[in-house]
Amino acid sequence: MISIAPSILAADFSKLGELVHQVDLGGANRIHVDVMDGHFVPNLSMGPVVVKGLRPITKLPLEVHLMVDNPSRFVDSFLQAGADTLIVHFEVVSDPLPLIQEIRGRGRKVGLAINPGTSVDVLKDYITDIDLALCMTVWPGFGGQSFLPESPERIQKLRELIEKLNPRCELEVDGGVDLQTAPVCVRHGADVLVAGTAIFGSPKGPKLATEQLGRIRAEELE
Ligand SMILES: O=C(CO)[C@H](O)[C@H](O)COP(=O)(O)O
Ligand SMILES: [Fe+2]
Repeated sequence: MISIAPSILAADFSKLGELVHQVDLGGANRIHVDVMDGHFVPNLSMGPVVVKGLRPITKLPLEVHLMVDNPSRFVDSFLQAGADTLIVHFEVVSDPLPLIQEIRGRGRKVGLAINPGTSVDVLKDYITDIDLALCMTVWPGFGGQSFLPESPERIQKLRELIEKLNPRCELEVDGGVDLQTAPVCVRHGADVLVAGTAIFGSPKGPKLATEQLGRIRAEELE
């Protein structure tokens, strides 16, 4: 089963509630919230107040992609705000296990993300302890970038690792996912597709754009 995770980074924030409602109507499975600190990535985005604001207006799970240098500082505030999943970058944690245990101990899901320059193999020791592995398909920091050509091979390698060690772990892809690249991701083993620009920047509107990504996933599974 493939999941669609619209990234609100590309949304018009003056209409955020209505746009989240639209993607829900279009069949979105979760909402992806990109958190950037201006250190780990050269951009600033949103914090726990956005999660807190969204929590009462949607039943969709809220997953927080933490692109920050020191994720442990923010675990409590995002969980209190109502996040269902926290995704932490492997590059910033010397030992991910305490953080994984803390998040899981509080009844939420945890993901580990890797940048395009990080070997997929680094996740080997942690796959059994996480709910989600996020393969970045662009360099993190900005929406609207092009899908990196080395991504399919990396996705496939990660899928092999997951099948071997923990088939219940989800394989998410993030960055440059659209109607052209989504089928490639699914064919190589992705089961969660994050899409920002392709959904919120679509001239067809976010509901139809989400539906279209959903149809692609169905075709890929036939
Ligand atoms: O983590 C991210 C950027 O660092 C975003 O989730 C990602 O870029 C989604 O945006 P788009 O679909 O526009 O590429
Ligand atoms: Fe993201």
